[in-house]
Amino acid sequence: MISLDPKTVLFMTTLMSVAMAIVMYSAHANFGKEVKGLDRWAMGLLALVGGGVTFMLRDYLPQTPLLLATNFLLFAGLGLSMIGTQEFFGRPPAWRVYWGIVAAGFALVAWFFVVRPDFAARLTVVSAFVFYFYAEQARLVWRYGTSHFSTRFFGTLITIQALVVLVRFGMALRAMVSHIDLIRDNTVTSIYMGIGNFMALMLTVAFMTMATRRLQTILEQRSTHDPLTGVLNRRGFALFYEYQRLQMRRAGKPMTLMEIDIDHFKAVNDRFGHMVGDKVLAHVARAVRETLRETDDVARFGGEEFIVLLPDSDERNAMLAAERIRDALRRFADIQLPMVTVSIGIGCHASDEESLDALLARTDAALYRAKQNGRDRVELAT
Ligand SMILES: Nc1nc2c(ncn2[C@@H]2O[C@H](COP(=O)(O)OP(=O)(O)OP(=O)(O)O)[C@@H](O)[C@H]2O)c(=O)[nH]1
Repeated sequence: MISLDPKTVLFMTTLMSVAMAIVMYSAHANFGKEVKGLDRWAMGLLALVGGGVTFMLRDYLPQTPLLLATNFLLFAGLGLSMIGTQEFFGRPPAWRVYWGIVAAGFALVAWFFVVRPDFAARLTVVSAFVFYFYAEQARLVWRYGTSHFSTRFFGTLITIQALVVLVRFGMALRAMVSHIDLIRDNTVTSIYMGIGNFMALMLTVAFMTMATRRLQTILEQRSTHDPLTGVLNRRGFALFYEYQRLQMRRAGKPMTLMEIDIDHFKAVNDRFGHMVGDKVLAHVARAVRETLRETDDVARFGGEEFIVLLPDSDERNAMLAAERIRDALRRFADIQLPMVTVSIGIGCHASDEESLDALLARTDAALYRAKQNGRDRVELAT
């Protein structure tokens, strides 16, 4: 039978928490801009480490100030992880609630320690506020989290932790009301602290897993999308095209390309500057995307030209879509931005054998004709 000394367990989990805090800080330094909340979690963990240290020192130094410090650091640390999770999910951090709980929790604990010593009352206060910190995070995960394993893992752990604390709160409250003397065994408290610290450590690992997953999604998105307009880039388009080509071929359905070029865009840049030019590009991309069907997609390979892929569409459908785009640009006119028109070339895959490059070349020729014939118009590839 393995016998674990609670003090050693507490000591080890405290040490591991320091290591985890370093991991979190370095993750924050590397991708803190993309994934929020990691720095709060790291700070929170360090506060819990501080709490573990003050708790361990209580046998050697004056107890009261050390236990008060332990409770303060516990509130501060767990509260910071709540703030971190709020930031992670893009919610406004509840600093007022945070400071309210830290101050009120500390004041009540101090009262039941110094003025009217009552262990059960102290435990009630601590578990009530700690429960709030965990429950709020559980709410956020289930409400705003994705359905990925990492989110579910974190969500499940934090929910279990919230329930454990709730049970402890219930027991402490009962003891407080009926004046039952709870066992104030140092070993029991140490075990509880050890398990609590271990859970905090596990939650940190789970939060890191969630953060890594978030980063992976962001990087994937970046490698396939154009940062200025948010539409697909060349790589993203190639993947989308390959997938749709297979689907349409199997189903024997047509597929059409549209090449959209903003008219006299150089003049927009020259007159209003590059910044306004960029905004016009983003505006046109948005207008095009909003006009299309769910199954269509837009890409920007660079410059002021967009490529649209319309699966399950022939030239006639594409023609209608192109007119809708021209119309949308007139209707969505943004008063902050100069009005622009577009020229559009349309090309439908002539046969199963035709390559993307060949289709692009034909569509490009159609676009060139649209420009030659006066711009702000649509031409079909021959
Ligand atoms: N603001 C901005 N301008 C860009 C970007 N990429 C390309 N451009 C500009 O787009 C302009 C394209 O000009 P041209 O190819 O001469 O075509 P145009 O002025 O639109 O004229 P037509 O296409 O013939 O109607 C150039 O001035 C490029 O500098 C970009 O990312 N941002």
